[in-house]
Amino acid sequence: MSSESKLREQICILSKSMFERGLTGGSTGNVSARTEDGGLLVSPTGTSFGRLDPARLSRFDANGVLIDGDKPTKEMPLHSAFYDSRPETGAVVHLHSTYCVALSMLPGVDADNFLPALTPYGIMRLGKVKMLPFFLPGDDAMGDAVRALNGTRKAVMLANHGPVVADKDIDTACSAIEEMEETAKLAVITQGMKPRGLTEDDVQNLVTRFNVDWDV
Ligand SMILES: O=C(CO)COP(=O)(O)O
Ligand SMILES: [Zn+2]
Repeated sequence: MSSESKLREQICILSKSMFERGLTGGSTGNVSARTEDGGLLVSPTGTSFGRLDPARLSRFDANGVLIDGDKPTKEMPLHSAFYDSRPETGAVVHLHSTYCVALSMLPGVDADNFLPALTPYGIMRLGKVKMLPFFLPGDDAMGDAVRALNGTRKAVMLANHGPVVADKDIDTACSAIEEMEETAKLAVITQGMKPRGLTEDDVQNLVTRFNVDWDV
C-alpha cells in the first residue's frame, strides 16, 4: 500500500474511533493531514467522522490547489493558518467535543490559558491553549486569529464551538485533542469543588523536562 493510501486509511480509522466514543457528533468536526509530496488530505464538508471514505477525501497539491475528492471542509482557512504559521505541522484536527465547549462557556475561564493545570499530559501534549472568541463556522477571521498567534500555540479553543489541535502527524494530533477534551472534562466535573491542581513549580518542571511551548 502506498504511503498516501495508508494515510487515507489512518485518517478514517482515527476519525471513526473518535466519533464512536462521542468526541464529535452528527456531521461535525474536520481533519487534515500532510502527504509526502507536500499536499494535503482533508475531510469533505458535511461528512460524519463515523463515515469518512478514504477514497473521497479532498486532496490538495503542494500549491494548495484542489486536485480531486469531494468538496473540502468549510474550515480550510483555519487549517491552512496552522500549516502556514507552524511549518512543523503534519495534521490538524477539529472536534465539537462536549466538555471543551462547556468549559469555554463558564465564567472565569482564562482566555490566554484555557485549560487549568490539572494533569501532566494536559500540559505536555498541548502546551498553553489559547481560547479564541466566537466566530461563525467557516469564517476566514478564524484563520486570521490563528495567524495572529505567530505559530506560538499548537492548540486553540474556539469559544462555544470546539477545540482545534495541530501536531506533527495525525496520530499525535488525535492523541493531543483527546487529552484536551479529558482535561476540560476534569475541569468541568470538578468545577466549584476547589480541586487541587498542579503547582506553578510542577508546571515549570513539566515545561522544562518535556520541552513544552509555554512562556508565550
Ligand atoms: O465542524 C464543522 C464546522 O466548524 C463542520 O464543518 P465541515 O462539515 O464543513 O467540515
Ligand atoms: Zn466546527
